[in-house]
Amino acid sequence: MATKELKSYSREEVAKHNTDADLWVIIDGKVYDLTKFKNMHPGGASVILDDEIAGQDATEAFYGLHRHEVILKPQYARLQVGVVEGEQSVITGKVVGELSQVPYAEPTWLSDGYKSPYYSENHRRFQRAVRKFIDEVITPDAALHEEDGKPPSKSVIEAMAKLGLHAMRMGPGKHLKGLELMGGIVKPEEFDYFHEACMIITQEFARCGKRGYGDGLMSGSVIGLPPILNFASQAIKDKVIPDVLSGQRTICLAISEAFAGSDVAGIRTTATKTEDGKHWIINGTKKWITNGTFAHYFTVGCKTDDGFTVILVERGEGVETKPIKTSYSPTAGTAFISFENVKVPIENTLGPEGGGIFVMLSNFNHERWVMICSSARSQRLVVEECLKWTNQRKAFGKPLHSQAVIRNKLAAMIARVESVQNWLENITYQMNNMSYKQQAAKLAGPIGILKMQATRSAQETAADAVQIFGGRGITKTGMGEFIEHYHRTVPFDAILGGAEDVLGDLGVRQAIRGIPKNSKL
Ligand code: HEM
Repeated sequence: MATKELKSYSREEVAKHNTDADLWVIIDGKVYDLTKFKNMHPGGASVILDDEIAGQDATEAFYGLHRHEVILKPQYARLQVGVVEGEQSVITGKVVGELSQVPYAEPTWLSDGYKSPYYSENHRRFQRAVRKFIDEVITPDAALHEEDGKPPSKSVIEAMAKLGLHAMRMGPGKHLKGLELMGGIVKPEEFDYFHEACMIITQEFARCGKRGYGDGLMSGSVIGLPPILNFASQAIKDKVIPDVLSGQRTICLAISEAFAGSDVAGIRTTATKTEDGKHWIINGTKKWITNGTFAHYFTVGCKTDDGFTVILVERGEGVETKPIKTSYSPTAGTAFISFENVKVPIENTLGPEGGGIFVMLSNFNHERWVMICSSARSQRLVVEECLKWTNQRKAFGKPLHSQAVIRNKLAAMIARVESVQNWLENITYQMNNMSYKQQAAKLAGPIGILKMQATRSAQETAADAVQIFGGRGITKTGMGEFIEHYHRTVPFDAILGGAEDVLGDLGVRQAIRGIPKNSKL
């Protein structure tokens, strides 16, 4: 119902409707008739019948207990019967496609009045288009499927394909040639790492705050497709790449096993050649494979006579996938996979036989960097939630942030997220200006250490946020829903792409190798 069609009431008139049989309240300049609703109200009828609420302005009480989205739901919005004479509603909540005005809710480059050396006008136009698409198309689908556990809707995957989003998530490169990206906003040759994951695509995706869905949204292809792009024969490329980038089929990376995680040398899935040398026969199991339950293609790490080899397997006879229950939604399609005498043409070998480590290593930096981008943006969402909550929630008669201990936690959260984002932007700038070989030599270490730092920060921030939200930080619905979700799913970021200690160690070992021999104290 449009506000202009509604009747105006003075506050005195509203105050007369303060009984069990006739119960009105004012919330943000709007008048609601809660007479019938009070008996269905999840918080009970008595709280609304309270003398300070019935017939009164309940704005402060309402926002201390409900998210703004509640009042926007059609079934509740229709309880509005009028507006308060001469008053305007001022609370907007999240506006689709718009930037948040809450301090630190956006990275500096998107915050009013701040400058950045890294972003062009084209990045800004691109960001606006991506945000609008995500707010309008992805966020509602994310809320639905994080809950029901089904894979992201086909219509969403196809809408992403139309804008070239699946292709752009692979980073800059030849695979973008000839594509219209985001309706033509960016030309394939201009597309850089700032457009891609770091600041725009991945960070905008992370804002929807649904971790399982985020992974369900073909994140398996972000790690499973690069070995095809870089190491497959032309015939395989011609078949698989269009399938995946058009969103018609899904690929995932199948390396980790119950027997071995980071230690790829310890894996037990075997690939042996048939006598005529024309096929591989694959046997073994894989575990924790993102998108595995619904994938059509599997980029599989196998033990072969020459060592470790990566092979493309298509779903078919002998391939079985089963869902694994994890702490996030089944929408991610996390799978246990078994391969039983799966026959695959030898042409499906990706890279040299026995050269699988090189195939895997070639994508590690990009994969970890994408994860840092996502983690940094999710932490920022937590900062925004905490700033809003401490501003609208009263304790001991004052907003929560009037307590120094709360402000101290907020300061630590802000410092952590800004540090991660700033190092990340620096690394992204280096990536844009280094050849692939230079990136491998110079950035594997910093990316490893930054990923360690990002996910440690994330876990500290998640724990602080739960303290700030109290019971609501462990409740799946209501005010703390994002905090509960984040706190429950944050360990994923700390494990995927390499455990924190392993990555930190990798960075330091790379640094130690770089210390000049003549450098002494
Ligand atoms: C249009 C008016 C209102 C609507 C549509 C509404 C709706 C809801 C809903 C859907 C919930 C479930 C929690 C959530 O999902 O956020 C809830 C909880 C609650 N509501 Fe309301 N409510 C309204 C007004 C009020 C008012 C005026 C009060 C006054 C104090 C109130 C007090 C509560 C309380 C105490 C809870 C339980 C909160 C919790 O468990 O954390 N509600 N309400």
